[in-house]
Amino acid sequence: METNSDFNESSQRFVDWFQSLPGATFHNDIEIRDLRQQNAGRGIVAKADIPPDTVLFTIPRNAIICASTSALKSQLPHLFDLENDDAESCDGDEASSKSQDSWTLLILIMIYEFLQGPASRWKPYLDILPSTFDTPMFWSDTELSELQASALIHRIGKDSADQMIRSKILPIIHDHPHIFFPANSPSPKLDDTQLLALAHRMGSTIMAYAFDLEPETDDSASGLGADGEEGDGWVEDREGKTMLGMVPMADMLNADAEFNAHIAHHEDCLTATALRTIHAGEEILNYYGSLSSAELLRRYGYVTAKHARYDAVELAWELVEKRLKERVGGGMRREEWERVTQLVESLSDEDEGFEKSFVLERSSPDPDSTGRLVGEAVFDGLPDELEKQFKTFLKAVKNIKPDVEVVVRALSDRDIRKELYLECVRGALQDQEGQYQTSLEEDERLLGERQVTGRKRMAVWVRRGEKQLLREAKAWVDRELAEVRNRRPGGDDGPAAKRRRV
Ligand SMILES: C[S@@+](CC[C@H](N)C(=O)[O-])C[C@H]1O[C@@H](n2cnc3c(N)ncnc32)[C@H](O)[C@@H]1O
Repeated sequence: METNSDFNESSQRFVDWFQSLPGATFHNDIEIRDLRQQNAGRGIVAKADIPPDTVLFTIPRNAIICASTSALKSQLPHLFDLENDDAESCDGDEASSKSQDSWTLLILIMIYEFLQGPASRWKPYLDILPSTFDTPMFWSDTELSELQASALIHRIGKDSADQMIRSKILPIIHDHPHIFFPANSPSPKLDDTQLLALAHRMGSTIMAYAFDLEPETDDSASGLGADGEEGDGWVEDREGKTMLGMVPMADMLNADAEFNAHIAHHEDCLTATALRTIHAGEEILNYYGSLSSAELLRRYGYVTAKHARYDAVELAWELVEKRLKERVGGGMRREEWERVTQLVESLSDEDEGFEKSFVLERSSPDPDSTGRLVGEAVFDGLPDELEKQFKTFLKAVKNIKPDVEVVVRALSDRDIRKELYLECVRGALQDQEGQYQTSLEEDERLLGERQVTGRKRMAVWVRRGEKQLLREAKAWVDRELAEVRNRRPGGDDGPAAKRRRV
């Protein structure tokens, strides 16, 4: 770890450089602080009370590192070929190319600027960007195993990132050594292993620091978070169509689900504005969006208590199917079940298709206009598509074997079907929870132990949040089951129905 004085000196060099940029502003009552004790790197903190709507800092657009500001564009214009592409540049012009996308171009630009050393006009900024990350892309197998059954493990995307770097980044550098390693280059020529590591470093920096330079939509976070909603690794960003840029100072803000600042995009600059009074000593926080703990960890390498309200968990369809098969009993042969599966796949909605898993999450009100969290996040229902797929599955069973009683009854009566559906989902939720090696209670105990720290703590936090959500979903299913059993005339098999007769 850098010494405190080195760390603070590089922060100061960065602030001095930033303030020297024409058009840049940096409010007197804020400062960059060393928040490494809280595992939060650098952050920006208020030195005095700051009233709402105060402009905290201004970043001129030409200070952004992107396709239209880096010298790489004039060196390799064909890479930034404008034809047949609708990506936008930092100031709204068209840019980019067929073979590259906004991710790969920005990775190439960042590698190029980094290798220029002092010749890059962004040197003081590049010096404070991270060289190591806590995102799961960099975790060992042992560390990853702490995520247990979390679906996050399948969304890390290390292999696809490697493949993208080998096919789109390394060949460009190999073809143009005089550009990436000019004669007067301060950097020794790097071999493929070193270049791969450098490209990973830049890819991960972009994932956690870059801004989407498209005009904002109402529900967008403050622009940071260069990744599609349902991202997988950092290879694709909405099919590479948006223009990404590294925005010095805007990316020195840390973030949380409850925040107090907003980055606005204007024609010639970006500004950070206070959303409410920010008191002296308070950290200035941006917003990365309503991300679950797992997504926050995947993209940014940290978790916070406030983001847990947005936690999500995947329920595997095969677990629901397994419970239904148990209810049908031994009346159907294996080949008949295989035909059911084929039929379900063909019957499933053409647009939505057959889903292998369903995401469960709470309903949560949006933060208010001052960045405060309002109201509670509550689990209030299963995805409609899950029930739809269940019904499609029942129809397929009936089609292959018309006389399976439990299925015939379920298809002829809505409440009987609902009850069967809820019972199967309840069992599946239990099985899903059983796929994690530790219990919710053990995880809670682990989180209470001070020696559980760093990556392990974040993994335990993610898996605990998923189990908690599975429990809330189960409690909701129990309530629904009681209701449906109460409603059924002569319903005699549920605890609620029994209670009613007493
Ligand atoms: C855009 S940067 C913010 C500046 C960063 N702290 C730095 O020192 O360069 C995003 C990174 O900051 C860290 N970060 C942001 N918000 C945080 C928070 N609330 N708690 C801990 N770390 C945070 C994470 O490492 C994240 O990947």
